[in-house]
Amino acid sequence: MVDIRWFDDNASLAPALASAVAADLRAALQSGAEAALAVSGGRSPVPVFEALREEDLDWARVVVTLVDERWVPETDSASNAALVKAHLLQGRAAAARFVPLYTGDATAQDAETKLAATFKSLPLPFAALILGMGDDGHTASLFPASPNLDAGLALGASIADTPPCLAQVGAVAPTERMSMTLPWILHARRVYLQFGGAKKAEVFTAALAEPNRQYPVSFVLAQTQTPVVVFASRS
Ligand SMILES: O=C(O)[C@H](O)[C@@H](O)[C@H](O)[C@H](O)COP(=O)(O)O
Repeated sequence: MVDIRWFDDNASLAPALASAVAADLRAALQSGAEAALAVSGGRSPVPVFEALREEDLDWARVVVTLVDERWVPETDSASNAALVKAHLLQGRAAAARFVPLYTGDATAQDAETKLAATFKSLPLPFAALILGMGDDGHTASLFPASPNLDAGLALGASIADTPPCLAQVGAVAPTERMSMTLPWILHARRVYLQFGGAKKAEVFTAALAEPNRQYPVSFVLAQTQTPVVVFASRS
């Protein structure tokens, strides 16, 4: 079941999404020693990060990681780790523990096994996980044209038998990417999908209609295992 919440613009959407994620983190911290949060990169999350970091919660017990990463060091302007450190892990939220995806290995593929071990040490399931969406219906770094999209979307195997992160290589994006796989994206108490703009609203409507490899985000919307809350604006 997908809960869809429309907002006039990203400026009004961002604090509402930040508040919802903070409530999930507080709830997880009430029942566990730590809470895990996974976030996406891109432009849309920045105001959400800047609102979330002001939330009064026990950030020292929060572990933040990424849903996907461009395979570049943090010194590169494309780095999602750098984006999260610049906009989320500031102020109160600076106390959180950050788990990057970029390992320094030559290729994302070389890092898959290492990340599998890293992810198994996270306080799972994720208290919350924030996805974005591209105009092409990609989410995380699961792109329609990715040569190993099927591996990234494959459900059915147990979470223990599914790699948490797979390299998304080939001409799918300007930079080689590492992406969480769908089973691990859904290994969360709640998944949030955030997007804005008329084009994305149109793609979202098509993706909501049926699961379709043309729109990888459709597989997040079609599943019934994990609650999905959509924070959307048409502008
Ligand atoms: O690394 C990334 O870029 C993101 O994880 C990616 O999946 C993003 O969520 C969408 O491309 C939307 O990006 P915008 O918010 O910039 O439109």
